[in-house]
Amino acid sequence: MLKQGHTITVTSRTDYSQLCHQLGIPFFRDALQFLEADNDVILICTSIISLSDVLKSLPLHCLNRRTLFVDVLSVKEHPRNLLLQVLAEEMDVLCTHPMFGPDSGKNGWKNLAFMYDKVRVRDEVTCSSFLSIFESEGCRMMEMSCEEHDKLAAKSQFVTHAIGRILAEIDIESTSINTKSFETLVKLKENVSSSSFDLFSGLFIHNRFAKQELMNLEQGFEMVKQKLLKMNEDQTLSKSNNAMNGY
Ligand SMILES: O=C(O)C(=O)C[C@]1(C(=O)O)C=C[C@@H](O)C=C1
Repeated sequence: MLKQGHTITVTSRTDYSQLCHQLGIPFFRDALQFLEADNDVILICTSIISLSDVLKSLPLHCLNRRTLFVDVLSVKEHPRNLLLQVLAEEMDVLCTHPMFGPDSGKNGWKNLAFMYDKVRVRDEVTCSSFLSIFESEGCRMMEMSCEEHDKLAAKSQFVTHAIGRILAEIDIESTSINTKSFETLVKLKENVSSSSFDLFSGLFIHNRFAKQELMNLEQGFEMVKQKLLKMNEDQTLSKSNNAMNGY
């Protein structure tokens, strides 16, 4: 954002004044001072499960100009509902989900998906100027509703994290005879384990479609298990029949 020439101001519960100083960005310990800094856009970067508390802690009623609020959480209906609930009617709301993070986006954002939903946008100029930050980096811009995002993300991101967490529970480790597919699983386990449990629990708790996917996973596991056990039983049975018939 800085490289593209945008002016940034920051606030956080954690003291990032040193880092911001190095980047030449003003850092406000005090959220009120931050809100009074005449921002066009306020980009909220919190964990899913802390969003509600963070929003409650901000003196939002002190804002005296139209501002575009943007969130980047991995679930979308939850921040949409909260933002519409806590923000004054004149504030604009853009819900987004960059479908990448520090790991998958470390070599640039080209062709990586960027989902967004213009939930309540009247200042189109500010909104498109914000979206162009990602567009100009080559992101695949995907406009869809928050509901559609949550349905798709439950079937993709949540399932991915759940399988990664299961693999971590059974402690899979790289071996000297890895197949390519197994290497993919080891990488998945490592990626997922390096992300926070807050993210994983947020993907589940605040996406109403995730519960069904958890049940599907359980059902899928049970079906595979039953097929294998049945094959095993059939084999044992045919061996003992053969033995009885003298083969
Ligand atoms: O690439 C990373 O570093 C990530 O953690 C990516 C990841 C994920 O794969 O779940 C994490 C959070 C974002 O919402 C999107 C993607």
